[in-house]
Amino acid sequence: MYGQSLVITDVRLTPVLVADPPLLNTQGVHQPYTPRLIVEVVTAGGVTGIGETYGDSAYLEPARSLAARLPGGKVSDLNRLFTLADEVAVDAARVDDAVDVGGLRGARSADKLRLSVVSGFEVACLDALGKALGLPVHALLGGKVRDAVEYSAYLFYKWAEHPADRASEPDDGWGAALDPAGIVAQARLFTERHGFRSYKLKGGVFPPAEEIAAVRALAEAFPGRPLRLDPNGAWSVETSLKVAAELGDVLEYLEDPALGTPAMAEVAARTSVPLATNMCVTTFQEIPEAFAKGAVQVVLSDHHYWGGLRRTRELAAVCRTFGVAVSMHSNTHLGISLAAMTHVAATVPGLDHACDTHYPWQSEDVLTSRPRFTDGSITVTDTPGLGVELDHARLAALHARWLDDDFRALRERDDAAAMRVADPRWTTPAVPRW
Ligand SMILES: O=C([O-])C(=O)C[C@H](O)[C@@H](O)C(=O)[O-]
Ligand SMILES: [Mg+2]
Repeated sequence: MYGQSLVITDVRLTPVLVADPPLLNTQGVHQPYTPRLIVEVVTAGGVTGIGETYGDSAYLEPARSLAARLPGGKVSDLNRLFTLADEVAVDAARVDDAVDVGGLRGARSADKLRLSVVSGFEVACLDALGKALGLPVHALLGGKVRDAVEYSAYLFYKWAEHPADRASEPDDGWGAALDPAGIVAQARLFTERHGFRSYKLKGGVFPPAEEIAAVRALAEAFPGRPLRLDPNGAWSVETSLKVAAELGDVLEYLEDPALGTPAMAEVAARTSVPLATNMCVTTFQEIPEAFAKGAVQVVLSDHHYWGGLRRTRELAAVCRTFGVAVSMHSNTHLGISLAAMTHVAATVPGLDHACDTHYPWQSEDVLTSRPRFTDGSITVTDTPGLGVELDHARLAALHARWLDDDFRALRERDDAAAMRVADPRWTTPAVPRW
């Protein structure tokens, strides 16, 4: 039998809590620490591959079942991995809500939860396989078509610090950003520190007139640079159209201005500003209606919830077929996922928009060395596997935080609950908010 050294002998799952700044969105504010799950897959040949995905309990439970099923198969048997994932039971209560993290990750279903879990395992298997064969992950996906992947600066309204009565890391070094001048100052910091050349503002936080003023201020400060605004579906169709009319001359695209495919289709029919989404098209099942209605011009893939790197390439092929562009969405993530995003993005032809990443907001990581942005881009490595290395001491420290009972409440990301610490009357706003 071929490839005995590729047989999986052990799978280790390590949930961690990672420091996160007080970034505002339409649901509330980021917690001081956010959960992530680190996956290690060990082979008979002594190679360990690493992956990363969401770490809330809803993901941890199926991840544990999947991990128990893997030993005995090979890291090259990725189709087996997906078959096993299909067998993993998902507690119906976990998907009852219909939406995830207040809706920021789109529809929620048992299948999507399984895909979000299996993606972390798929990346770990590809990392192990690449290391065993001496090939970079992009080569396992057919090879890179570019040598660097461009990312955009992900601007957030934010407080200078988390509420005083919460445990959090000391000063995140970014300061507050609560008005147009604060957003421009933040964008300048992003450019100074990482060389980013395009900017996305997370909106849906303040009334649209204030966010329009912030984007105008960015356009004046960075003439000609690609700009995006993403209120996570907080606006009505009419508000979306007003914003599109006011900012149409400077926007590269408007991201999820209104919630759901019918509303997005209505906006798209009445503006020439391209619409992007990581909310109304987050599964293959949602594609036919959205594409038939012309609701979106750019799909922002997230390899976590689309089911990994190979599924991301399948999504890109479907988008190409229908003349819809593809780029990448991001949630809070660590360097393992940044490496995975970079490998897959490097292999997708026609990926013309800079990808989203939260990574510059993360002061902590589980890697021995932090990936660096040059001119806003990450160079695509040819080192075998993902080309990044786990720092076991850092992993243990962030896991110890997860184990600490004082931090138990933070094991589930809940931006509305985090906001209630500062404003006890806060409830998740009804949509459309404006
Ligand atoms: O729509 C998006 O781009 C996101 O949902 C990305 C993140 O979840 C972001 O909104 C956040 O973390 O607050
Ligand atoms: Mg978005």
